[in-house]
Amino acid sequence: MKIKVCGLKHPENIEAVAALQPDYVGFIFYDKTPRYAAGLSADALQAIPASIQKTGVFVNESAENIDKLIAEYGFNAIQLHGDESPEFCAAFKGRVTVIKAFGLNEDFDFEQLKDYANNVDLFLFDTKTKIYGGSGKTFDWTILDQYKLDIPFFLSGGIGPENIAEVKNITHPQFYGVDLNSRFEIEPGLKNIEKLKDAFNIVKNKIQQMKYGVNEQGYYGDFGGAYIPEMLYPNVEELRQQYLTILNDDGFKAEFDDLLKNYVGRPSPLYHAKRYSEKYGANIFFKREDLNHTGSHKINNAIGQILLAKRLGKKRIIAETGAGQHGVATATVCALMGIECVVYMGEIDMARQAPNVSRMKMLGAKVVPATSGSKTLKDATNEALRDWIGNPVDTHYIIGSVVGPYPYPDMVARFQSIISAETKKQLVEYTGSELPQYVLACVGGGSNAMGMFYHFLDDESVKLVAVEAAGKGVNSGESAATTALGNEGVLHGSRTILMQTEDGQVVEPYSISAGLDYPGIGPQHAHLFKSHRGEYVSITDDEALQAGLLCCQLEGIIPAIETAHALAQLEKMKFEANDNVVICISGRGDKDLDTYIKYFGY
Ligand SMILES: O=C(O)c1ccccc1NCC(=O)[C@H](O)[C@H](O)COP(=O)(O)O
Repeated sequence: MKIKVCGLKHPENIEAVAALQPDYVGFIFYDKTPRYAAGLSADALQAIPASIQKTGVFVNESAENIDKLIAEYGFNAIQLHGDESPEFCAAFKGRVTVIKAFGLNEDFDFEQLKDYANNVDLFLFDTKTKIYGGSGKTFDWTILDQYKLDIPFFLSGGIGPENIAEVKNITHPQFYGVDLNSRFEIEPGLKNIEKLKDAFNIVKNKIQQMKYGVNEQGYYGDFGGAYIPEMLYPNVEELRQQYLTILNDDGFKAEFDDLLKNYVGRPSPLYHAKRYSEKYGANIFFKREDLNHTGSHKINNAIGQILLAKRLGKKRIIAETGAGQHGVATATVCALMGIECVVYMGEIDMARQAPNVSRMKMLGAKVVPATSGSKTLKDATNEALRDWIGNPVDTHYIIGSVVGPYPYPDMVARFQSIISAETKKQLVEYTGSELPQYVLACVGGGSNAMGMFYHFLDDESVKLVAVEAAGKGVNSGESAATTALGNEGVLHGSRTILMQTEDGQVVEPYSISAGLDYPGIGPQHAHLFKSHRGEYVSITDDEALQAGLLCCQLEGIIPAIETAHALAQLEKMKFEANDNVVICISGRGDKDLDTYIKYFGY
């Protein structure tokens, strides 16, 4: 779908709009509009790349003047927005792209367009009003069904941030593009670049480029992509095509924000841990995801994906879970929405996390044990993928981490990015700056870490520390320290770093913490590791459990054992007195009480 931005007149604004790479930009030469571009220096159009069609917009202007302005500004297209005849249009055809505009209402006679068919390149269908254009009003787009000619058309009139996503539902074969004008303005003729940027992302399904973010092909540097069996292609492709449009939809955003606030209890506090700060000689802050409804960060993603699944018309949800937190979060939101839920969980994890299994069952989910391999998270993931292949039409697979084929890693990271978005604002209140010196989080697949890192990725002064599980020791043969032990390969649909044998067989991971017991990391983490943007370290079971106990005793918080890995890393770091350090307290430790109790012999 092409994009035309119309009604520009300020040089700096023209440059900023051109940087968004629309397909057409329009300059209006009509003295009755506040967008009149008279006096605009032709130099202001010099910087516009040749790929963008520079369009002069005229209302019943003389042919001589139009020719003069074409020569002066180097227009490659003209838009005739008045009552110009087919013959008038014909005089320009072949020299420039001729766009003939018409104002439409329910009485519009499409027959009249036949006379123009050979004399124009494009039509532009605007809203019929008393003025000639820039009304900010929409017309009933179903009228377009009456248009049967084969000249492509721009849709125009009142397209704004709140209805831009709807244009993607227009299936008319000649629908060529959208024309954006007054609904994207700060004042007439001055465009709001941020609003336009969002609209471009929706229309082009574009990824907002972040240095460490995903590219259009679904890769983070060397990692990512979608390595999936052919049978999964339709499911993943549907998601790829739809996810950004849905995520950017105002209605979706409002529903997501409302549930995060009123159901999950967000924003989660950023707590200044004073006794930790004293102990470690820096300002230590805990981002309290453990206080979310269901006790971890996982609910952020579960809500996002279920809302998305509903918009995709899915009736059944499947998920995999390791520690049970993602399973509980998914079962919870399915109960809330009245949707069928099946959770796959490794048999060993089911035993380690029995209370969470009971919770899921109480919430109405079916918990299916994965009995192959190590009977842990990776095996549960395999089972879930198998289910999805068998049920492509009605089922949405909610992956709980930033793993899996594109677009999952990006989609999950976006849902979890609320963690760092809030942290930035909260830090300002404590420290006057939104940037800390360090951000720490544990990494299994890496979703709490990616949410915690997300809005700091481009602020390179912020050191990102990702803590993996070393299990019984990195070289003990019982570990999940992926970056220390792994290398590049494909796991669960994406190219990443994973623990594997020389023959490419996945090495069974081990960690006392079910949520970190995963043989790979998400592709974005692999990229952060390889590019040295993040420091990836590992912590043993013993170190984590001791750190968990310390957190209970110093701050009165029983952390999940996953989280305790991140806390344990503090012991190994040296801080300056004024350093601000944020740790993601990804989950609460109730589910791990048995493990803690057995280890410490209470
Ligand atoms: O925008 C104007 O002020 C204008 C005035 C006279 C003729 C054309 C004009 N605009 C050209 C366009 O193509 C507009 O983008 C179109 O009318 C839609 O505008 P809006 O309803 O503001 O989205």
